Amino acid sequence: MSKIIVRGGRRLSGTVRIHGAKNAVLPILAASVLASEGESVIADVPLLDDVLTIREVIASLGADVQQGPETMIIRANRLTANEPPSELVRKMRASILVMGPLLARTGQVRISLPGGCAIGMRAIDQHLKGFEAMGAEITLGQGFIESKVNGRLKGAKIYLDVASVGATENIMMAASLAEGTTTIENAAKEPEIVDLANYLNAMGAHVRGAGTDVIRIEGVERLQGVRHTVIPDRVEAGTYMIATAITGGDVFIEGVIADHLAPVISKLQEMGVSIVATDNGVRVTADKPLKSVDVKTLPYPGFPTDMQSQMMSLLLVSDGTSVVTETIFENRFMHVEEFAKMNAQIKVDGRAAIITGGAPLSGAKVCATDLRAGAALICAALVADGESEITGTHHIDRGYVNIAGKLAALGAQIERVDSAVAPAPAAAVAPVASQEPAVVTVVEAVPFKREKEVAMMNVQPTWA
Ligand SMILES: CC(=O)N[C@H]1[C@@H](OP(=O)(O)OP(=O)(O)OC[C@H]2O[C@@H](n3ccc(=O)[nH]c3=O)[C@H](O)[C@@H]2O)O[C@H](CO)[C@@H](O)[C@@H]1O
Ligand SMILES: C=C(OP(=O)(O)O)C(=O)O
Repeated sequence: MSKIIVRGGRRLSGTVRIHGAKNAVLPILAASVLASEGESVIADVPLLDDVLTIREVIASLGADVQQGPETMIIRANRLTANEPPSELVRKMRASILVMGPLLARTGQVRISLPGGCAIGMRAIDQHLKGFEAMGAEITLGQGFIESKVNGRLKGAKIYLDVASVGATENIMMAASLAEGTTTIENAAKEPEIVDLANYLNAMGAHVRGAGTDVIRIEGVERLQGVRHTVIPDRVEAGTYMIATAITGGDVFIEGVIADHLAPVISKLQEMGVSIVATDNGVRVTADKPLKSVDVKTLPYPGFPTDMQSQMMSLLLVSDGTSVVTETIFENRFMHVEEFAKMNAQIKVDGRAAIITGGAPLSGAKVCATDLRAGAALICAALVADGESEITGTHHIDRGYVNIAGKLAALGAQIERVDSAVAPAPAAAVAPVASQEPAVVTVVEAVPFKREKEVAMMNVQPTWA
């Protein structure tokens, strides 16, 4: 079992470079299978576990995928399958994003229900509603979905009941190869949607309005591979902002687009953190006591749910009482119980958590119950008295490249201890031919542990 060990009390300083965004690269790699000509060269690819999983998913469909340092090259000219292996699909939520591209490209798809962090029910009804409106027939089986369409998908007007990021992306990708015009109303507006639209448009698609709540897609007959650089990861950047603020540090966060983090930056400034944006990043300095603030998660441009738990860690060390309201996912307070082991004073009432700041945190053995919970526990451990041990690192590896190494470079006392794993199978993906030594990443040979997460996904929302 791997764990991250942190000794609290060190102030962070220096510069940290932000990787490409997980939530942008996953739909972009899924969209790469839409290209029936040429090759896609995707740059600034963070080599995270989720990215390696989607790489295997698209390779399983017959695409040729080569991987270099922070680059993936995909040739999807000939797809040979439309049923990605369920053991890959069930590893993460984002694997459902190949459904739209496959349906549009091959007219048929069979896919398992996706997995991912147990932060809520995470329905996919809006994805399916969109495909149905475009003429696809959908059959739900025991744990899988089958869908087919006679000929091409047809453009349609689709109103999303919730501004779902994944549904917007899936429908946008499918509509790019559909016959006629598709309109998505109440579309999600996240920067990752805009990045996907830019990639699709470079491939030859006609997507207009991405970043607003109405997106229009005029379908085209074919798309071709192109070069695209992924936007920086706003959640990774936000996490380092919190880590800096919680330690009273002074760190330059390089590569982040400050506009993408406007709500997080506003809240940190309200708390008394100094944030100065420059052309290529933001400087975060925290040199005075922090004030408590209330935070409510909302779709973009509201405060991101993916920053809620990290923000909560900062509120633990602020003066006064704060209320954090989670409106996106009904089970995203699992970190509260873990924070409590560190002496945090938090009460949960439905979808609100009431935090009494200022109680000194003490080091403890805690478990990352999901990806961002893991990051939040690391942040809290950076200021806790004594040593903390954070297990559940497989969650953290889904979204952060070398978080322990990056924090250690900023002065934190942190190390990762990896237990020996069984020899991994040979890489299913060829290394890219380049001057640089190619990185051949092998598929992780760690047992697949999802029983607990699946069970938790079936719980009823507490605030439905
Ligand atoms: C890979 C990726 O990009 N993941 C992000 C994406 O997840 P994801 O795309 O899964 O999130 P959605 O925006 O779809 O989900 C938001 C809410 O809508 C609900 N819903 C969604 C789809 C649907 O068909 N029906 C439905 O009811 C979900 O249960 C959830 O309560 O956006 C989330 C919200 O910003 C982020 O936390 C995730 O990090
Ligand atoms: C919830 C997240 O990701 P996913 O949708 O991939 O589970 C996240 O990035 O915090």
